[in-house]
Amino acid sequence: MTALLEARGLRLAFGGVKAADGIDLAVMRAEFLAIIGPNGAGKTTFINMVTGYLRPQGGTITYEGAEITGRRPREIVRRGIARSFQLPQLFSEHTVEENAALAIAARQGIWSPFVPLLRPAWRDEARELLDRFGLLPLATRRADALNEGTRKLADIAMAVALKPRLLLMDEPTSGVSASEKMAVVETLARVLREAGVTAVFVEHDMDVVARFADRVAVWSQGRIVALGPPAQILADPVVQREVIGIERHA
Ligand SMILES: Nc1ncnc2c1ncn2[C@@H]1O[C@H](COP(=O)(O)OP(=O)(O)OP(=O)(O)O)[C@@H](O)[C@H]1O
Repeated sequence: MTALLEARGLRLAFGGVKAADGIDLAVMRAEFLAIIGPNGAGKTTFINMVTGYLRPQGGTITYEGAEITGRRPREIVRRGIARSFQLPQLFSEHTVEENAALAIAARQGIWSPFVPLLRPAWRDEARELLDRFGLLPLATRRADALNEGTRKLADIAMAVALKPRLLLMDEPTSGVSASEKMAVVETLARVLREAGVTAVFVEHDMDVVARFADRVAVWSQGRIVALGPPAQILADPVVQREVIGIERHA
């Protein structure tokens, strides 16, 4: 495996708070890498820096061999990096199919929600995409009528519509009920593996991490304090005490 994304020495402080304090991380092609750590550790800040929403004050980000540090979000999307947010970004008054079509239009450089929504080519691609996520039966449902699990999947389908080679997901299971969670992640993992998408995801549920991550990076106070396979990292007493213990009570 070769590195798809490489962060070197990333630094970013907000006033006195070091949200990134020398982040070094290589994400390998085709891996699923989980980011865990207590609230405020800097996990979202890392995603924001990679996707161009925040500019690091120091360090470099290299993707597919090219430096992308400080590039704007749209350029980063064009290069093949997409993201999903902690809260789904769907247009609530549009149907699932229309949301997917909007994402496909966005990939083609059309970013307005006011464009004619269902050009046949977009609709066909939208329906094919939704089918991969098992969402076709809900295609004509309004996004605000979905339950949290399907809303999350629809939101991630929109990111996948951008045809990324790297997808960063901020808490893909947050808000999803315990009974739905594993099915949601299984669908997600299947679609991403079939499409050959490398995934980095922030996750607070250690069962999800244990089952789906190839490697786990542990964040604490703007630093990566441990990195390795889930079996090793989740069994580490320091991680258990300082990360998992905190998360259980968060
Ligand atoms: N735009 C901002 N302005 C000021 N401070 C910020 C900003 N973004 C993040 N921070 C601070 O930087 C630190 C890291 O925040 P970040 O959201 O990256 O943590 P996190 O690990 O994702 O936390 P959580 O698990 O709660 O989402 C926190 O102390 C946060 O308050």
